[in-house]
Amino acid sequence: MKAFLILEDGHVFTGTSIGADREVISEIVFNTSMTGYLEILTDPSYAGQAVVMTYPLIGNYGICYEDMESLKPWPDGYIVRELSRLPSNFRSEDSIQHFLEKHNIPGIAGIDTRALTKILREKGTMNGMITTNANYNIEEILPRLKSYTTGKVVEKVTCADKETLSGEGYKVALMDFGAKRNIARCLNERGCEVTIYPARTKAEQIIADAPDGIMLSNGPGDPKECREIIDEIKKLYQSDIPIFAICLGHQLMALANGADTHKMKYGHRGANHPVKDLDSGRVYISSQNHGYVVDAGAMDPNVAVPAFVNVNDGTNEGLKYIGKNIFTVQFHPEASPGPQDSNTLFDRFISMMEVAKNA
Ligand SMILES: NC(=O)CC[C@H](N)C(=O)O
Repeated sequence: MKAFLILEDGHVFTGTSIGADREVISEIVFNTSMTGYLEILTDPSYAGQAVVMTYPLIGNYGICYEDMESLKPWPDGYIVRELSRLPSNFRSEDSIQHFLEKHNIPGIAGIDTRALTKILREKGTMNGMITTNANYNIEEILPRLKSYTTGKVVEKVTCADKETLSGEGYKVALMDFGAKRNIARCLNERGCEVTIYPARTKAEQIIADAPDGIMLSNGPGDPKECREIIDEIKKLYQSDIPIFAICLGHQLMALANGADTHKMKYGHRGANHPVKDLDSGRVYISSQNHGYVVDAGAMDPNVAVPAFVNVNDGTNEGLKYIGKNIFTVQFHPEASPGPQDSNTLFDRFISMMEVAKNA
């Protein structure tokens, strides 16, 4: 069956329908990772977006449930050059076509994803529609595309109830704004007892549970939509409990401390983004997925200073807070998918908890 991808600027791509046969409007973003399509599909930070994979063949090693980064896939739509017809992998339990159908996610294949990505890169991220209706009325659709916003998506992806993964080491409170599983896994592997809290949990409750450290997770949407969460983070900041934050968590901690964030032209989504650690001068190749960024220049240097910078475009990739046991990063040290260069940041967090405990 034919499918159409209609962009906000009037471009139309014609391809084949994949996944569910359903019309969807979403924000179209591209990811340049060459592997890890399942981790990307199940990363809750993609809620409210449709993902274009720039790698031309997707699905060839099938679906291995163990590799999922959350309970289900989150993108509104999926856009690929070619979907593998015959996955081949001894671990594979499903095909991507069936997986998308099962989770009611529509998509389009057989389009020139390179041309599409060039448009998004030059004009910036845009909204679009995926439809199988050949009689679409572009005049009627374009205003609908222009008015689409992802809205308050954190509440859709956060867990319903608190959950604890046992461990003999430090007690970590993980705020779930749409956390990738590997964050909890990285802490648990280092012996931590990880308690995952729903995003709406009050700071008083977290502090009363007396964790040794607090982890603020990644998550979808515009950080400025998370006003109530930012208010709670202000109280966590005051608590003196060591805090490590990733991606959305990093943006929210910055907003809680008077910084500003803005939407990037086309974001960073891929598995080979170089980030420089300003203390050591070392460059890590990092996994990334974000459309917003902290304006570090506008941050009061008495409150926080840049700790990491993106080597490609100079944007902020991390902050360390002055006089506080707090550091935050825009990239993904938990990887999944992507290189594990910066995995050692979890060890840094463990050391921070150790120092704070023995102080
Ligand atoms: N992965 C994330 O946490 C993304 C943060 C935020 N939603 C952004 O797009 O910038």
